[in-house]
Amino acid sequence: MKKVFIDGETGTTGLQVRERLIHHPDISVISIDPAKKRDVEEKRRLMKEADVTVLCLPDEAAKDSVALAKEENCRILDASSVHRIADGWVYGLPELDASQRNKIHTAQFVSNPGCYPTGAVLLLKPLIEAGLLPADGDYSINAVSGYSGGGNALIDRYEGNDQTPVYGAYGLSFNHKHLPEMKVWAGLHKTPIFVPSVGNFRQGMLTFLPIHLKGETTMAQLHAKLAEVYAKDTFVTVNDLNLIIDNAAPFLTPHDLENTNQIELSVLSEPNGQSGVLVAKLDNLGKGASGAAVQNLNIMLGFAEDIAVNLA
Ligand SMILES: NC(=O)C1=CN([C@@H]2O[C@H](COP(=O)(O)OP(=O)(O)OC[C@H]3O[C@@H](n4cnc5c(N)ncnc54)[C@H](OP(=O)(O)O)[C@@H]3O)[C@@H](O)[C@H]2O)C=CC1
Ligand SMILES: CC(=O)N[C@@H](CCC(=O)OP(=O)(O)O)C(=O)O
Repeated sequence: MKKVFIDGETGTTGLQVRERLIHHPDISVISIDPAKKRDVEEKRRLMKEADVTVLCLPDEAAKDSVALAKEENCRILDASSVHRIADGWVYGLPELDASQRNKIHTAQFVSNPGCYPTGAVLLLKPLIEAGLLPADGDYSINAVSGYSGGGNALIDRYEGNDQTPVYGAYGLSFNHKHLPEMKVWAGLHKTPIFVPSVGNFRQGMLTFLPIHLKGETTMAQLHAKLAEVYAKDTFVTVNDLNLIIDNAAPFLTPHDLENTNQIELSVLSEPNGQSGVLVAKLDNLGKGASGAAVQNLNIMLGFAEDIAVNLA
């Protein structure tokens, strides 16, 4: 039995990692006394006891815990956004390419991807690598997230008595913390324009990438490449070209994947075949956070990657 310590177990991401791991046959969670959750020496003791510590903390607190882990030579899976392009860290997106799972398995420090980059990178990277989309292109990414993406603070606003928008765009000073991660891991030369938004629903996410092709390339070719690349990935579904699978079709909603570790990719083509939109749908707390974290833990610890990744 392997042991996992979740630093930040009472937060949105931490709670969902814990709820998943309760059903894991080969991992037991070692918990910190809630009264000592900020006690450095208690954290140190648990980190030393654990095979892997998962950080589900705000960025500044994650930095402190990583400093502690370095002192004790412990393994870390960090769900914060601090280390996603940092030297010495492996990016915890197993589907990134054929070598990524092995890198995650052997790494001391793994960084769990951000929810928005998960969709954008899985859509863009293989198409750029195949030469079907230009690495130096001008990309725009629009996305909508459930309010749980903002952690306990935003959940409290939406579920409390505050006035909250049914829909609100943000990131409008173009410095969202996910931009560097999207640029690096998708292989873009230029920073994309990214307009995230939040809606009055708890979980779910859609990420849209408008595409204008040049030359001979068609949307059908983009679709065929994505279907080929992710054919063997358990958690990535590529819908048929122009197909919207949704309980609310013809609307495309952020829903249906809640509490799962699945991501659904769609290629929607205009009749001319040369323009359209790429779409990723996922649960921001599932494949966008806690599901992905459990998938990474499984890979780090040598278990089948699909154990306990969905909420029971
Ligand atoms: N929500 C999401 O969809 C996603 C979040 N993430 C990342 O996961 C991390 C956690 O986010 P999220 O779960 O949303 O945030 P929450 O605010 O919901 O949870 C953070 C938790 O950390 C606790 N905490 C704060 N400081 C410390 C500390 N020094 N030691 C121990 N515990 C501490 C908080 O306790 P208290 O409430 O008492 O302050 C709280 O329970 C963030 O870095 C975020 O970027 C990643 C992917 C998606
Ligand atoms: C709705 C909302 O506020 N979302 C968060 C992203 C949440 C997430 O998954 O990103 P991290 O892992 O980087 O925290 C935001 O835009 O900052």
